[in-house]
Amino acid sequence: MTAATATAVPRGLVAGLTRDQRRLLAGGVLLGSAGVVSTLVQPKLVARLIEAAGRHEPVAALVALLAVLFVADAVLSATQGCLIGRAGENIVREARVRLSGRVLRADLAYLDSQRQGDVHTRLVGDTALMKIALTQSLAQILLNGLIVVGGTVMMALIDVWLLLVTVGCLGVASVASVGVARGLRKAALVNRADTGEFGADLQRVLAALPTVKAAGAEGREEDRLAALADRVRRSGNRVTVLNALFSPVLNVGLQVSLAAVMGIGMARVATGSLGVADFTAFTMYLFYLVSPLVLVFLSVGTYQQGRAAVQRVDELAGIPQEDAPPPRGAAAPAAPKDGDGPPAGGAVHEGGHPAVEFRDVGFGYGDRPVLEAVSFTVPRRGLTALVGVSGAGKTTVFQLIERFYRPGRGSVVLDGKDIAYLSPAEFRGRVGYVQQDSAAMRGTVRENIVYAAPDATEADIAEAVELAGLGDVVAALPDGLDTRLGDQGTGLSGGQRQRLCVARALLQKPAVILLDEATAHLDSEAEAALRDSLRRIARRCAVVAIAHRISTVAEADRIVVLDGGRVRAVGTHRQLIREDDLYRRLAAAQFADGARAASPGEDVSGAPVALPAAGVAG
Ligand SMILES: Nc1ncnc2c1ncn2[C@@H]1O[C@H](COP(=O)(O)OP(=O)(O)OP(=O)(O)O)[C@@H](O)[C@H]1O
Repeated sequence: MTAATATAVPRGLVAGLTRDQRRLLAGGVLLGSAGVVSTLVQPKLVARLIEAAGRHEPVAALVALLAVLFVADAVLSATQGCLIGRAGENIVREARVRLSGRVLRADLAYLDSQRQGDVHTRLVGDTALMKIALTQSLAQILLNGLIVVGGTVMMALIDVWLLLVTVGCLGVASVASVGVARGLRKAALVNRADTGEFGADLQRVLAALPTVKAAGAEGREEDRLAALADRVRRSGNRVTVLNALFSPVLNVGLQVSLAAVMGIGMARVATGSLGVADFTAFTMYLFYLVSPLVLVFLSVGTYQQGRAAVQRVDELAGIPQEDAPPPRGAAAPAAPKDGDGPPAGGAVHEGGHPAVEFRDVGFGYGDRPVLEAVSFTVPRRGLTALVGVSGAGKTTVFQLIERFYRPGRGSVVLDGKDIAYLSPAEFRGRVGYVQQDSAAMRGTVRENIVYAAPDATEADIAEAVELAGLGDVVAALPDGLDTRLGDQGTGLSGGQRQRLCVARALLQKPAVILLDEATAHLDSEAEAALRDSLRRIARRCAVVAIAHRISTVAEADRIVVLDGGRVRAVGTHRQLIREDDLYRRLAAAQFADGARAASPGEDVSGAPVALPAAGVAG
């Protein structure tokens, strides 16, 4: 994800979410500050206690006050931790919900260019890091910084010379620690990137596990993952070493400071220039100071890492959305051309508009043109087929109808409306899409079928199941519609999964159904059954089918032949067999593939032999 793309869209999701939690954060900081005051008062009270004891005065009240301060300190610290922690959880929850929503509504063309693993890391890992940076680290820096500053002031009030000795010793150690902390931050970033690489590669392998096994590539993949795991270990080791060095470096500083303070301090106590009580208080401040000092340095490191995470989260929040308004300078919605002549194939558009119309559409993935000047219409009823050699652009046509991508030129018009100017909700509900790689999901058969129409009635579900030719399959499943399927619908055959997706699309009661190779995995008998169903479905709505099987195509009311991203011919099977070379060749190849026996009584030479009547009134 580049910074350039992120600047083109709203920024600052994280800052906004942090502002929303300002009450909890301010409450936490306030309580924490009260805790700091209580901490800083303690050594002074101890000094008073020593003085009072030396003068044989009663000390019970002072001891009680000290005890109250200790408890108050603990309670305040715990409460501020809870408040800050809660604010952090709220921020991360909101960030994840909003990012999930933006990723789900993201522009597919843009998302295609992103690594899925990276999007996942930003949504899961970076949001967690960001939470720590924005809440715990900042609070630690602030509160521990207050203790360090306050403690230093108190020490200065007791004895400036002793403070200078302390600062000298601790200063050297601090500078060394800062160096270690910097190295630690860099090493941690490298380690994070390495871990991300390992995760992304693991995700890639898991998604293609059957292919890996079929190719006997387990060993190679294992070696590749092992090499990545080695990289993680190397950078992890560096983090461990620097981490292990960090505290000892400061500890050496503390020990040297203590030794110096003890030596000089005791000498001054012996000469009477420093009281025992003050000396004890000073030593206490020194002890109180070290741990906050370490925490400030550590928190600065974590905060720096977290800032990188905040930036990555903000970039993901800026991912372009598909329902963004059309780009500036885009043509205004084109008025439907009522004057359009009757569409090829003799279909009639009830209500005046075709179900789908491509007007001079040009499109490419990136700079590579795929469709050029494509124009055709799909009537409101009947079966329209898209044929062409592999790579001709058939699936791309469907993806433009779903507006997964936007055409670079021309317009895609649904029921008279240019979909560029509609919201996804306005047109997606009217289009049912059965993809080439059937998109079944983990869950029950029922959940899969009602996915696009969650409120469907049992009667509707039963009808869709029957129409899709899935009735016998469901009846044979152990728990019928409630049978659970695995990832990508494992538990059903390829053909059954395709019919499941057909049932899902039907249940949506769409105006247009797009079927991409819906019969590819079916045997001749199942294909014939689905063809019958399609005929019935095509009486209610527009069915557009991409099919390599001539048997499916032959009965279509119109066939659009695509060649190299252009519409080469439009007509019925009989017309095209007579008039179009490419179609004739495609049909001949089909027959040569052994479909001859299953073909619907068609002589490839062009003489139709009792072709079944089209199942639609076009
Ligand atoms: N997401 C994508 N990014 C880049 N190029 C793509 C993408 N999807 C498809 N293409 C390219 O666009 C061209 C048309 O692809 P498309 O899937 O539309 O063809 P098709 O006619 O449906 O092919 P098939 O019959 O093999 O499914 C092909 O050359 C393909 O490589």
